[in-house]
Amino acid sequence: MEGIVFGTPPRFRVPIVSFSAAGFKRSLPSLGRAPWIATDRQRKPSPLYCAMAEEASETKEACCSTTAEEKLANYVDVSELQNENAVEDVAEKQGIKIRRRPATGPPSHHVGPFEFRLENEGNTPRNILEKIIWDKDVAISQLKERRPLTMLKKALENAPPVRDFVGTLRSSYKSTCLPALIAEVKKASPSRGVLRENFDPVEIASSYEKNGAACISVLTDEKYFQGSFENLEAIRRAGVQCPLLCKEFIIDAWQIYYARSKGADAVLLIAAVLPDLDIKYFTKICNLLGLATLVEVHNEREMDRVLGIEGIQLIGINNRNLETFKVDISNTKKLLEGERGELIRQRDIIVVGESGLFTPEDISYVQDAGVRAVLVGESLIKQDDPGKAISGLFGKSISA
Ligand SMILES: O=C(O)c1ccccc1NCC(=O)[C@H](O)[C@H](O)COP(=O)(O)O
Repeated sequence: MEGIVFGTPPRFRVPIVSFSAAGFKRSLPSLGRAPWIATDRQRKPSPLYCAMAEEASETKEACCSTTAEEKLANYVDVSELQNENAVEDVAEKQGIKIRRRPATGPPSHHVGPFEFRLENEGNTPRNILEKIIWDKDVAISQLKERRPLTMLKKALENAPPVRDFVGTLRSSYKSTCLPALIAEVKKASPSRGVLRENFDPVEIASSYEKNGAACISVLTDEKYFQGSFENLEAIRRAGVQCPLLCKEFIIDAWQIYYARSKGADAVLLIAAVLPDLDIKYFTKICNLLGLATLVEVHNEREMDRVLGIEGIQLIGINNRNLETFKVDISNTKKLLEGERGELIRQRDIIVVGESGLFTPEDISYVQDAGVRAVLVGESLIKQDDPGKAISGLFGKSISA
Protein backbone atom coordinates (compact mmCIF):
# COMPACT_ATOMS: atom_id res chain seq x y z
CA MET A 1 0.00 0.00 0.00
CA GLU A 2 1.55 3.29 -1.01
CA GLY A 3 1.43 6.61 0.71
CA ILE A 4 -0.11 5.86 4.06
CA VAL A 5 -0.08 9.09 6.03
CA PHE A 6 -0.29 8.52 9.74
CA GLY A 7 -2.71 10.75 11.63
CA THR A 8 0.00 12.06 13.92
CA PRO A 9 0.19 15.24 15.94
CA PRO A 10 1.91 17.96 13.82
CA ARG A 11 5.22 17.87 15.70
CA PHE A 12 5.59 14.18 14.82
CA ARG A 13 4.52 14.63 11.26
CA VAL A 14 6.31 11.95 9.27
CA PRO A 15 7.02 11.84 5.58
CA ILE A 16 4.73 9.66 3.56
CA VAL A 17 5.76 6.09 4.15
CA SER A 18 4.40 2.86 2.85
CA PHE A 19 4.43 -0.70 4.01
CA SER A 20 6.10 -3.18 1.74
CA ALA A 21 7.30 -6.75 1.90
CA ALA A 22 10.74 -5.37 2.74
CA GLY A 23 9.40 -3.59 5.78
CA PHE A 24 9.05 0.16 5.90
CA LYS A 25 9.94 1.61 2.59
CA ARG A 26 9.90 5.31 2.17
CA SER A 27 7.87 5.98 -0.90
CA LEU A 28 8.50 9.31 -2.47
CA PRO A 29 5.55 10.71 -4.34
CA SER A 30 6.52 10.60 -7.98
CA LEU A 31 7.21 14.05 -9.30
CA GLY A 32 5.18 15.89 -11.89
CA ARG A 33 6.38 16.16 -15.45
CA ALA A 34 9.49 18.24 -14.79
CA PRO A 35 12.18 17.24 -12.30
CA TRP A 36 12.28 20.64 -10.72
CA ILE A 37 8.70 20.46 -9.40
CA ALA A 38 9.49 19.56 -5.84
CA THR A 39 6.71 17.76 -4.02
CA ASP A 40 8.89 16.77 -1.15
CA ARG A 41 10.89 19.19 0.95
CA GLN A 42 14.07 17.25 0.20
CA ARG A 43 13.59 17.58 -3.50
CA LYS A 44 15.54 20.58 -4.65
CA PRO A 45 15.26 21.65 -8.25
CA SER A 46 17.68 19.40 -10.09
CA PRO A 47 21.02 21.16 -10.64
CA LEU A 48 20.67 20.16 -14.25
CA TYR A 49 17.47 22.14 -14.72
CA CYS A 50 18.69 25.08 -12.63
CA ALA A 51 21.90 25.33 -14.60
CA MET A 52 20.00 25.07 -17.87
CA ALA A 53 17.46 27.66 -16.81
CA GLU A 54 20.16 29.95 -15.45
CA GLU A 55 22.27 29.48 -18.56
CA ALA A 56 19.28 29.98 -20.81
CA SER A 57 18.06 33.08 -18.99
CA GLU A 58 21.56 34.55 -19.02
CA THR A 59 21.86 33.74 -22.67
CA LYS A 60 18.57 35.51 -23.19
CA GLU A 61 20.28 38.64 -21.85
CA ALA A 62 23.32 37.97 -23.98
CA CYS A 63 21.53 37.42 -27.23
CA CYS A 64 17.94 38.61 -27.06
CA SER A 65 17.23 37.08 -30.42
CA THR A 66 17.46 33.61 -28.86
CA THR A 67 14.69 33.05 -26.39
CA ALA A 68 15.47 31.22 -23.19
CA GLU A 69 13.31 28.34 -24.31
CA GLU A 70 15.08 28.06 -27.66
CA LYS A 71 18.45 28.08 -25.88
CA LEU A 72 17.26 25.49 -23.50
CA ALA A 73 16.06 23.35 -26.37
CA ASN A 74 19.47 23.68 -27.99
CA TYR A 75 21.18 22.00 -25.10
CA VAL A 76 19.14 18.89 -24.78
CA ASP A 77 15.94 17.54 -26.07
CA VAL A 78 13.69 19.33 -23.61
CA SER A 79 11.11 16.61 -24.02
CA GLU A 80 13.62 14.30 -22.35
CA LEU A 81 13.59 16.66 -19.41
CA GLN A 82 9.84 17.19 -19.30
CA ASN A 83 9.23 13.44 -19.57
CA GLU A 84 11.76 12.83 -16.82
CA ASN A 85 10.12 11.74 -13.60
CA ALA A 86 11.98 12.11 -10.36
CA VAL A 87 15.72 12.45 -10.81
CA GLU A 88 16.04 9.44 -8.57
CA ASP A 89 13.65 7.42 -10.73
CA VAL A 90 15.72 8.18 -13.84
CA ALA A 91 18.94 7.36 -12.00
CA GLU A 92 17.49 4.07 -10.82
CA LYS A 93 16.44 3.14 -14.36
CA GLN A 94 20.04 3.76 -15.47
CA GLY A 95 21.42 1.53 -12.72
CA ILE A 96 22.82 4.43 -10.70
CA LYS A 97 22.84 3.37 -7.05
CA ILE A 98 24.40 6.53 -5.65
CA ARG A 99 21.63 8.77 -4.26
CA ARG A 100 22.26 12.48 -4.73
CA ARG A 101 21.21 13.44 -1.24
CA PRO A 102 19.77 11.86 1.92
CA ALA A 103 16.06 11.19 2.06
CA THR A 104 14.21 13.61 4.27
CA GLY A 105 13.75 13.39 7.98
CA PRO A 106 15.71 11.71 10.82
CA PRO A 107 16.32 7.93 10.65
CA SER A 108 13.64 7.32 13.25
CA HIS A 109 10.09 8.58 13.47
CA HIS A 110 7.61 8.64 16.32
CA VAL A 111 4.08 7.75 15.41
CA GLY A 112 1.84 8.01 18.41
CA PRO A 113 3.34 5.79 21.10
CA PHE A 114 5.56 3.99 18.58
CA GLU A 115 9.01 4.75 17.26
CA PHE A 116 9.75 3.58 13.74
CA ARG A 117 13.28 3.31 12.43
CA LEU A 118 13.73 3.43 8.70
CA GLU A 119 16.80 1.22 8.69
CA ASN A 120 19.18 1.62 5.80
CA GLU A 121 16.88 4.25 4.34
CA GLY A 122 16.96 7.95 4.89
CA ASN A 123 20.09 9.49 6.17
CA THR A 124 22.76 6.79 6.16
CA PRO A 125 25.08 6.70 3.16
CA ARG A 126 25.49 3.18 1.80
CA ASN A 127 29.17 3.65 0.93
CA ILE A 128 32.00 6.19 0.82
CA LEU A 129 31.15 7.41 -2.67
CA GLU A 130 27.60 8.22 -1.63
CA LYS A 131 28.95 9.97 1.48
CA ILE A 132 31.32 12.03 -0.67
CA ILE A 133 28.43 13.02 -2.97
CA TRP A 134 26.10 13.94 -0.11
CA ASP A 135 28.77 16.12 1.44
CA LYS A 136 29.56 17.62 -1.97
CA ASP A 137 25.89 18.49 -2.48
CA VAL A 138 25.87 20.54 0.72
CA ALA A 139 29.26 22.13 0.03
CA ILE A 140 28.32 23.20 -3.51
CA SER A 141 25.05 24.74 -2.31
CA GLN A 142 27.06 26.88 0.11
CA LEU A 143 29.72 27.77 -2.46
CA LYS A 144 27.06 28.84 -4.95
CA GLU A 145 25.60 31.21 -2.39
CA ARG A 146 28.98 32.81 -1.94
CA ARG A 147 30.00 32.85 -5.61
CA PRO A 148 26.95 32.90 -7.91
CA LEU A 149 27.36 31.68 -11.49
CA THR A 150 27.21 35.25 -12.81
CA MET A 151 30.31 36.10 -10.76
CA LEU A 152 32.13 33.02 -12.03
CA LYS A 153 31.33 33.87 -15.63
CA LYS A 154 32.80 37.32 -15.05
CA ALA A 155 35.95 35.71 -13.61
CA LEU A 156 36.26 33.55 -16.72
CA GLU A 157 36.95 36.68 -18.77
CA ASN A 158 40.42 36.73 -17.14
CA ALA A 159 40.99 32.96 -17.01
CA PRO A 160 44.14 31.59 -18.67
CA PRO A 161 43.57 30.04 -22.14
CA VAL A 162 42.45 26.41 -22.15
CA ARG A 163 44.99 23.84 -23.26
CA ASP A 164 44.22 20.81 -25.44
CA PHE A 165 43.95 17.91 -22.99
CA VAL A 166 42.80 15.29 -25.52
CA GLY A 167 45.19 16.45 -28.25
CA THR A 168 48.10 16.24 -25.80
CA LEU A 169 47.23 12.64 -24.92
CA ARG A 170 47.01 11.73 -28.60
CA SER A 171 50.39 13.35 -29.38
CA SER A 172 52.09 11.67 -26.43
CA TYR A 173 50.79 8.21 -27.39
CA LYS A 174 51.87 8.79 -31.00
CA SER A 175 55.40 9.86 -30.05
CA THR A 176 56.20 7.17 -27.44
CA CYS A 177 53.95 4.29 -28.62
CA LEU A 178 53.17 3.95 -24.90
CA PRO A 179 50.00 5.03 -23.09
CA ALA A 180 50.09 8.77 -22.38
CA LEU A 181 50.52 9.41 -18.67
CA ILE A 182 48.06 11.47 -16.63
CA ALA A 183 50.05 11.75 -13.40
CA GLU A 184 47.99 12.45 -10.31
CA VAL A 185 48.69 14.99 -7.56
CA LYS A 186 46.95 13.32 -4.64
CA LYS A 187 47.88 13.68 -0.95
CA ALA A 188 45.39 11.22 0.51
CA SER A 189 42.42 9.06 -0.37
CA PRO A 190 39.61 7.23 1.47
CA SER A 191 41.01 3.84 0.51
CA ARG A 192 44.69 4.47 1.30
CA GLY A 193 44.71 7.27 3.84
CA VAL A 194 47.60 9.75 3.68
CA LEU A 195 49.85 8.78 0.78
CA ARG A 196 52.43 11.54 1.16
CA GLU A 197 53.11 13.66 4.21
CA ASN A 198 55.63 15.95 2.52
CA PHE A 199 53.18 17.25 -0.10
CA ASP A 200 54.12 20.19 -2.31
CA PRO A 201 51.68 20.10 -5.26
CA VAL A 202 53.68 22.48 -7.45
CA GLU A 203 56.95 20.60 -6.87
CA ILE A 204 55.24 17.26 -7.61
CA ALA A 205 53.51 18.55 -10.76
CA SER A 206 56.75 20.11 -12.03
CA SER A 207 58.61 16.85 -11.45
CA TYR A 208 55.89 14.91 -13.28
CA GLU A 209 56.14 17.29 -16.23
CA LYS A 210 59.94 17.09 -16.35
CA ASN A 211 59.81 13.29 -16.42
CA GLY A 212 57.38 12.90 -19.27
CA ALA A 213 53.81 13.16 -17.93
CA ALA A 214 51.53 14.31 -20.77
CA CYS A 215 48.82 15.70 -18.46
CA ILE A 216 48.33 16.12 -14.73
CA SER A 217 45.34 15.19 -12.55
CA VAL A 218 44.85 17.40 -9.48
CA LEU A 219 42.57 16.27 -6.65
CA THR A 220 40.53 19.28 -5.51
CA ASP A 221 38.30 17.58 -2.92
CA GLU A 222 39.44 18.75 0.51
CA LYS A 223 37.54 16.54 2.93
CA TYR A 224 38.40 13.08 1.61
CA PHE A 225 41.58 13.67 -0.44
CA GLN A 226 43.16 16.70 1.28
CA GLY A 227 43.20 18.40 -2.11
CA SER A 228 42.14 21.92 -3.06
CA PHE A 229 41.34 24.26 -5.92
CA GLU A 230 44.19 26.39 -4.62
CA ASN A 231 46.56 23.53 -5.54
CA LEU A 232 45.13 23.47 -9.07
CA GLU A 233 45.47 27.24 -9.40
CA ALA A 234 49.02 27.23 -7.95
CA ILE A 235 50.19 24.54 -10.38
CA ARG A 236 48.74 26.49 -13.27
CA ARG A 237 50.25 29.77 -12.11
CA ALA A 238 53.65 28.14 -11.50
CA GLY A 239 53.99 27.71 -15.26
CA VAL A 240 53.44 23.95 -15.53
CA GLN A 241 52.58 23.47 -19.20
CA CYS A 242 50.87 20.07 -18.96
CA PRO A 243 47.09 20.33 -19.37
CA LEU A 244 45.37 19.93 -16.00
CA LEU A 245 42.48 17.61 -15.09
CA CYS A 246 40.39 18.91 -12.20
CA LYS A 247 39.76 15.67 -10.29
CA GLU A 248 36.52 16.59 -8.57
CA PHE A 249 33.16 14.97 -7.88
CA ILE A 250 31.03 17.01 -10.22
CA ILE A 251 27.28 17.06 -9.57
CA ASP A 252 26.41 20.63 -10.58
CA ALA A 253 27.22 22.74 -13.65
CA TRP A 254 28.49 25.48 -11.35
CA GLN A 255 31.53 23.30 -10.55
CA ILE A 256 32.53 23.21 -14.21
CA TYR A 257 32.68 27.00 -14.40
CA TYR A 258 34.55 27.07 -11.10
CA ALA A 259 37.11 24.50 -12.30
CA ARG A 260 37.67 26.55 -15.46
CA SER A 261 38.12 29.72 -13.46
CA LYS A 262 40.82 27.96 -11.41
CA GLY A 263 42.81 26.90 -14.50
CA ALA A 264 41.45 23.44 -15.34
CA ASP A 265 41.68 22.16 -18.93
CA ALA A 266 39.54 19.08 -18.28
CA VAL A 267 37.02 17.84 -15.73
CA LEU A 268 35.92 14.40 -14.56
CA LEU A 269 32.31 13.19 -14.91
CA ILE A 270 31.52 9.96 -13.03
CA ALA A 271 28.86 7.73 -14.62
CA ALA A 272 28.24 5.99 -11.28
CA VAL A 273 26.99 9.34 -9.96
CA LEU A 274 25.53 11.23 -12.95
CA PRO A 275 22.48 10.25 -15.04
CA ASP A 276 22.95 10.34 -18.83
CA LEU A 277 21.19 13.69 -19.19
CA ASP A 278 23.61 15.30 -16.71
CA ILE A 279 26.61 13.85 -18.56
CA LYS A 280 25.17 15.05 -21.86
CA TYR A 281 24.45 18.56 -20.58
CA PHE A 282 27.68 18.92 -18.61
CA THR A 283 29.64 17.81 -21.69
CA LYS A 284 27.91 20.54 -23.70
CA ILE A 285 28.87 23.12 -21.08
CA CYS A 286 32.46 21.86 -21.18
CA ASN A 287 32.46 22.19 -24.97
CA LEU A 288 31.16 25.75 -24.60
CA LEU A 289 34.04 26.51 -22.21
CA GLY A 290 36.66 24.65 -24.25
CA LEU A 291 37.18 22.03 -21.53
CA ALA A 292 37.72 18.33 -22.17
CA THR A 293 35.60 15.82 -20.26
CA LEU A 294 36.91 12.53 -18.93
CA VAL A 295 33.82 10.37 -18.41
CA GLU A 296 34.60 7.62 -15.94
CA VAL A 297 33.00 4.17 -15.92
CA HIS A 298 33.55 1.07 -13.83
CA ASN A 299 31.26 -1.59 -15.33
CA GLU A 300 29.67 -2.70 -18.59
CA ARG A 301 26.38 -0.98 -17.90
CA GLU A 302 28.07 2.37 -17.33
CA MET A 303 30.24 1.85 -20.42
CA ASP A 304 27.16 1.11 -22.55
CA ARG A 305 25.38 4.18 -21.18
CA VAL A 306 28.33 6.44 -21.98
CA LEU A 307 28.76 4.94 -25.47
CA GLY A 308 25.14 5.93 -26.02
CA ILE A 309 25.94 9.62 -25.43
CA GLU A 310 27.05 11.69 -28.43
CA GLY A 311 30.32 13.61 -28.48
CA ILE A 312 32.29 11.64 -25.87
CA GLN A 313 36.01 11.71 -26.80
CA LEU A 314 37.59 10.41 -23.58
CA ILE A 315 36.47 7.50 -21.40
CA GLY A 316 38.19 6.50 -18.17
CA ILE A 317 37.88 2.92 -16.96
CA ASN A 318 38.38 2.91 -13.22
CA ASN A 319 39.81 -0.38 -11.99
CA ARG A 320 38.85 0.68 -8.47
CA ASN A 321 35.32 -0.01 -7.34
CA LEU A 322 34.57 3.35 -5.74
CA GLU A 323 32.07 1.74 -3.39
CA THR A 324 34.15 -1.19 -2.14
CA PHE A 325 37.68 0.09 -3.03
CA LYS A 326 38.46 -3.29 -4.60
CA VAL A 327 41.06 -2.77 -7.39
CA ASP A 328 41.31 -5.18 -10.35
CA ILE A 329 43.12 -4.11 -13.53
CA SER A 330 41.42 -6.90 -15.49
CA ASN A 331 38.36 -4.66 -15.35
CA THR A 332 39.93 -2.59 -18.12
CA LYS A 333 40.33 -5.65 -20.33
CA LYS A 334 36.79 -6.79 -19.60
CA LEU A 335 35.22 -3.48 -20.63
CA LEU A 336 37.21 -3.24 -23.87
CA GLU A 337 36.44 -6.70 -25.20
CA GLY A 338 34.09 -7.46 -28.09
CA GLU A 339 31.74 -4.92 -29.61
CA ARG A 340 32.48 -2.27 -27.02
CA GLY A 341 36.15 -2.22 -27.95
CA GLU A 342 35.27 -2.23 -31.63
CA LEU A 343 32.89 0.71 -31.25
CA ILE A 344 35.51 2.66 -29.28
CA ARG A 345 38.12 2.07 -31.96
CA GLN A 346 35.69 3.05 -34.74
CA ARG A 347 34.93 6.32 -32.92
CA ASP A 348 38.61 6.93 -32.12
CA ILE A 349 37.68 7.44 -28.46
CA ILE A 350 40.70 7.58 -26.17
CA VAL A 351 40.38 5.20 -23.23
CA VAL A 352 42.24 5.98 -20.01
CA GLY A 353 43.11 3.09 -17.69
CA GLU A 354 42.76 4.35 -14.12
CA SER A 355 43.88 3.02 -10.71
CA GLY A 356 46.03 0.18 -9.51
CA LEU A 357 48.87 0.59 -12.03
CA PHE A 358 52.29 -0.04 -10.47
CA THR A 359 54.60 -1.86 -12.89
CA PRO A 360 55.66 -1.96 -16.57
CA GLU A 361 53.70 -5.24 -16.78
CA ASP A 362 50.54 -3.43 -15.59
CA ILE A 363 51.08 -0.75 -18.24
CA SER A 364 51.61 -3.37 -20.97
CA TYR A 365 48.53 -5.28 -19.82
CA VAL A 366 46.17 -2.30 -20.10
CA GLN A 367 47.83 -1.13 -23.32
CA ASP A 368 47.25 -4.56 -24.87
CA ALA A 369 43.63 -4.25 -23.68
CA GLY A 370 43.32 -1.07 -25.77
CA VAL A 371 44.02 1.97 -23.58
CA ARG A 372 45.99 4.89 -25.03
CA ALA A 373 46.42 6.71 -21.72
CA VAL A 374 46.76 5.83 -18.06
CA LEU A 375 45.91 7.79 -14.90
CA VAL A 376 48.29 6.95 -12.07
CA GLY A 377 48.41 8.26 -8.53
CA GLU A 378 49.50 6.03 -5.68
CA SER A 379 52.44 4.22 -7.31
CA LEU A 380 54.06 7.58 -8.13
CA ILE A 381 53.03 9.90 -5.32
CA LYS A 382 54.38 7.55 -2.62
CA GLN A 383 57.92 7.60 -4.05
CA ASP A 384 60.57 10.00 -2.78
CA ASP A 385 60.63 11.73 -6.17
CA PRO A 386 57.27 11.03 -7.85
CA GLY A 387 58.57 12.33 -11.18
CA LYS A 388 61.59 10.05 -11.18
CA ALA A 389 59.29 7.11 -10.37
CA ILE A 390 57.73 7.47 -13.84
CA SER A 391 60.59 5.64 -15.56
CA GLY A 392 60.14 2.78 -13.09
CA LEU A 393 56.43 2.59 -13.90
CA PHE A 394 57.08 2.34 -17.66
CA GLY A 395 60.33 0.41 -17.47
CA LYS A 396 62.13 3.23 -19.26
CA SER A 397 62.29 7.01 -19.44
CA ILE A 398 59.35 8.58 -21.31
CA SER A 399 60.56 12.17 -21.08
CA ALA A 400 61.23 13.86 -24.40
O1 LIG B 1 41.16 6.25 -4.25
C1 LIG B 1 40.14 6.20 -3.51
O2 LIG B 1 40.14 5.75 -2.37
C2 LIG B 1 38.84 6.73 -4.03
C3 LIG B 1 37.68 6.57 -3.26
C4 LIG B 1 36.47 7.08 -3.74
C5 LIG B 1 36.41 7.75 -4.95
C6 LIG B 1 37.57 7.92 -5.72
C7 LIG B 1 38.78 7.41 -5.26
N1 LIG B 1 39.95 7.56 -5.97
C8 LIG B 1 40.05 8.36 -7.15
C9 LIG B 1 40.73 7.57 -8.16
O3 LIG B 1 40.08 6.96 -8.91
C10 LIG B 1 42.22 7.49 -8.10
O4 LIG B 1 42.71 8.63 -7.46
C11 LIG B 1 42.90 7.45 -9.48
O5 LIG B 1 42.22 6.58 -10.35
C12 LIG B 1 44.35 6.98 -9.32
O6 LIG B 1 44.33 5.71 -8.72
P1 LIG B 1 45.71 5.13 -8.06
O7 LIG B 1 46.78 5.14 -9.14
O8 LIG B 1 45.38 3.73 -7.63
O9 LIG B 1 46.06 6.03 -6.94
